[in-house]
Amino acid sequence: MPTILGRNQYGKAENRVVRITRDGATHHIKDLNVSVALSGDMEDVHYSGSNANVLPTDTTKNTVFAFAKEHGIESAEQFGIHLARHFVTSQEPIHRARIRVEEYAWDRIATSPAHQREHGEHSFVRKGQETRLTQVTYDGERWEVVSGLKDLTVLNSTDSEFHGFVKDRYTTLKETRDRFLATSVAARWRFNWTDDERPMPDWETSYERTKQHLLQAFAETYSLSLQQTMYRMGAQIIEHREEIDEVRFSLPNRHHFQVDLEPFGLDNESADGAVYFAADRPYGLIEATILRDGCEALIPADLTNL
Ligand SMILES: O=c1[nH]c(=O)c2[nH]c(=O)[nH]c2[nH]1
Repeated sequence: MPTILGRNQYGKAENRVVRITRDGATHHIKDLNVSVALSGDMEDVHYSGSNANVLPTDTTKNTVFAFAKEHGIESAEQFGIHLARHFVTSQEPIHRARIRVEEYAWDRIATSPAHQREHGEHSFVRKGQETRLTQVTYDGERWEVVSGLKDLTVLNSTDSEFHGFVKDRYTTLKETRDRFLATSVAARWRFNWTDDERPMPDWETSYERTKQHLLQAFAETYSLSLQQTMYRMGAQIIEHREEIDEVRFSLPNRHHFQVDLEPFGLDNESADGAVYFAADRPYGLIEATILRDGCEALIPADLTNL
């Protein structure tokens, strides 16, 4: 044979697994991206196509989700060690398992003490936060300042429902009274400061407060749709920041699906300790401009133009 098989490995990459533990109304989150790579006696599958030694990559994916449910996620290291040991010790042909884990860290969104008492704590903002943006235009007379942010990732692990929607022959989505609501916020807001005669807003304070209003509205809105939450985020900014007349949002609905672990004899129905699959695409994309009454919409509808 003129060729031989060199080093090889296989498995399911980037399993996006999220586990929520409920401590009363206070939720704790573990959010991992787990990649499995196995190697061992895999000559046959490459040379002849015999799958006799091949544990399907699909099974490695299921194992990641089932282990998250059954054993929990104490740390990325502990989870990786547990998985690697399982693959090597349970499958004779597999001699080596490499588990890579990326862990995404989340901070809690601070809500008011009253909201905390009534609703607990289940709102998070991803660490390693947003990119702040601005666009300044000047024609010698008038200024237009549009600022904003992108990649501000937020998540509510409850207090979100979605039901009562239109159903046609292609609708399969089930109504839900308790779901995750997660999005990566892209927003632009337009300042009403346009001429040098008027004092400029304090840009730094304005940014921090605007972001705070946006986060607080996300955390404190009991959501019946992402559209409703988005509107509240915009309205809270307009209501509290007199220097801003217009806010435009582009919000991907980052779907989290409760994984069906029934085939492995695991009950993943109850919300406590539930394991979710964080889907990356396709995603719902919810966009709108929220305006001060009587003002004109000037931010381009396509945010990527900015
Ligand atoms: O908040 C939502 N808004 C929608 O318009 C929608 N559509 C969908 O399938 N899920 C959701 N969720």
